[in-house]
Amino acid sequence: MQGINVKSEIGQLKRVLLHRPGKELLNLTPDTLERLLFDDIPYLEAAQQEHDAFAEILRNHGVEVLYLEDVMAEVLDLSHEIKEEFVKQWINEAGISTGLYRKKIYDYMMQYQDDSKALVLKSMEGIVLKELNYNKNDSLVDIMSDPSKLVIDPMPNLYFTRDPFACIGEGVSLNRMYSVTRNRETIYGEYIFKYHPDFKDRVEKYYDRYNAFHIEGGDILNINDKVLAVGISQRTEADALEMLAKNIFDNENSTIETILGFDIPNRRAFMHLDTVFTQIDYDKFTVHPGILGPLRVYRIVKGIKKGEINVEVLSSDLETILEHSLGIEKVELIKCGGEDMIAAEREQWNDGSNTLCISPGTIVTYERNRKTNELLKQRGLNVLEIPSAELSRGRGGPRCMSMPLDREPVNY
Ligand SMILES: NC(=[NH2+])NCCC[C@H](N)C(=O)O
Repeated sequence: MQGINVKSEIGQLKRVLLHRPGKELLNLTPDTLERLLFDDIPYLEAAQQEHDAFAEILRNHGVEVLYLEDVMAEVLDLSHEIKEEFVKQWINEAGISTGLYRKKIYDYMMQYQDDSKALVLKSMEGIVLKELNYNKNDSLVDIMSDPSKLVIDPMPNLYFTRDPFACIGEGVSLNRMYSVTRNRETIYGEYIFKYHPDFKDRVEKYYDRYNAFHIEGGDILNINDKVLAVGISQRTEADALEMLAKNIFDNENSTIETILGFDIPNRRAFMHLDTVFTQIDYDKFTVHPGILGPLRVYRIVKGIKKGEINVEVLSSDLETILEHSLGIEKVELIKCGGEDMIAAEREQWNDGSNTLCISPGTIVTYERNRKTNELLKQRGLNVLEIPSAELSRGRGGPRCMSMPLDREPVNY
């Protein structure tokens, strides 16, 4: 089956989208780290090895691994017009406004026109002034510029494929992202859903990157075919969630009846719902103890008329809300770091509660979060650990680094 089919967080993962970290990481410098949302500069070769180990574990567990760069190259291979359209749009979205530079960059990119994958990778890497053919004598700007200035920024966060678009049932939320740097990443999703034969006309679009409010995939959790959980966070605005809810409820093909809005503190450490909360088994979740106090949950359902919603603040505790949503008697929340608050904060910072579930009870985690991994093993989970010294410098874990496209249905 092509298209998208994701109606839980835990059903056997069949197909997933990753991006292997590439040369975009080599264009990170201390001065650009903050703007580009990194906390340190990863050592590229080691990050790639770690990422390859991640992909290998997935393949060994029956998951088909697709890479964003390959899927996008297939789109560009469809026609020369699409390639031209993409390069022009990419230049615009990078903020290049002078005619001279648009032309130079266009010509520079088109040298890769016979190798679509190279073109895609270059678009991810960014461009430094000295790569371009420029003549210092005919431009004041050029004469004043440092040859190693970034003319087009890299997109170093692309290996977090969870965020630019998110699968919801058989549809997708093509996100408008919170930051300028990450918002550029959603161009790949736009082209894939518009042109790629495996997705085009098969996937409902519940949100669009041209909408005004921001929302990111790390905040979107498929609890089951009837319930969706969405974080209201640093990255996802309540307005965006309202719009998404209306679009989902008004769509005949969607089976979702309830959306739970999780209002989590607006902090970089928490960033997305999936940095503090993920489902790992039929009845088990990991949670960062730091959110349990301030968490507020809203229940959103369809209103009486089309385009209307009803919202209610829930007063029960998280376990009860989840038990009710899943229709099961007992839910277990496993705290990242256990009762040790220092371990909890340290391991949450390195994505201890950002687990990717590949089938009920089988999860991928970062090896470095020893305390949380130990607790998960004690609770009977099958924990597959991946090396993470370099990947974790981008502040995202196994869930952030993956976008499931297809999962087996789950039977409770
Ligand atoms: N789903 C996630 N938690 N993704 C983490 C993304 C990390 C990335 N550096 C950012 O700030 O956007």
